[in-house]
Amino acid sequence: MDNKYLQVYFILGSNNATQDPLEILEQALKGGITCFQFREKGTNALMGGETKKQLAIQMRDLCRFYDVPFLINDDVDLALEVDADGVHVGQDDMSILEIRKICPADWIIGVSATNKEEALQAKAEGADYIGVGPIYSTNTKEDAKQPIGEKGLLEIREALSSIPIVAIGGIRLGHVMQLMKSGANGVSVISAISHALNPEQTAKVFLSHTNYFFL
Ligand SMILES: Cc1ncc(COP(=O)(O)OP(=O)(O)O)c(N)n1
Ligand SMILES: Cc1ncsc1CCOP(=O)(O)O
Ligand SMILES: [Mg+2]
Repeated sequence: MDNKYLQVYFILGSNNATQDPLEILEQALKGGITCFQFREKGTNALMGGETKKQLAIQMRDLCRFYDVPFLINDDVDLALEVDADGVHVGQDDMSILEIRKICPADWIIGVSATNKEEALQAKAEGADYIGVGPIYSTNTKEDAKQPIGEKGLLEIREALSSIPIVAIGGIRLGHVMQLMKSGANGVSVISAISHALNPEQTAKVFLSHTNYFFL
C-alpha cells in the first residue's frame, strides 16, 4: 500500500457525529483526508441491518467521488456486500488469512497492533498497513488498551522496518510532528475531526502538518 493513503486517515461512525455523519465525512473529504474507515461501534452505534448498510453505501459513494479509499471496520461481510476497498481488523477480529481467502485480490487489509509481537505477526501474515495504538488516552474507544506513547510507536517502527504504519488513539494536531518523527507514515483520528467545529478546516491542517514529511 502506498504510504500516501495513510497521511490523514479519518474514521467515523454515526455515534461519533454531533451532526449528520455524511455532512462531516463530506467536509473531511473536502479538507483532504487520504483514507476513510466506516466504524460503527460502541454506545449508540447502529447494530447492523439495513440502516447501517445504507449509511455504508452513502459513505462509499462520497469516498469514490473524492477518490479516497473506503474501508470498513471489523465487518467483512458488509465490506464485501457494499464493495468496499478493504477492511480494518484487530487482534480479536477475523484473521487476515481467512479474509484473503474470500476477498478481492486488490483489497486493502489493515491490522491493529499494540506491541511489536502483534505488529510482526500482522506483517508476516501480509497486512497492507498496521494501525499502531492507542498512542495516547482516548474516550472514543470504550475497550481501548493502555496507551503505548510515542516510545511504543518508535519501538514498533524499529522492529518492523518498512511496512506502512498509521498511529491512532487520542491524536490531536499538536502531536503530529512527533508521531511522524517516531516512525508513523500518517495519523488516524476520530474525534479530532468528527468533533471539530470545522471538520474541513481541521482535516486541512492535519494534511498540512503531515505534508512536511511527504513533499
Ligand atoms: C487505523 C486503525 N487502527 C486501529 C484500529 C483499532 O482496531 P481494533 O483493535 O480492532 O478495535 P475496534 O476499532 O474494532 O474497536 C482501527 N479501527 N483503525
Ligand atoms: C479505534 C481506536 N483504536 C485505538 S484508539 C481508537 C479510537 C481513536 O479515536 P480518537 O481519535 O477519538 O481518540
Ligand atoms: Mg476491530
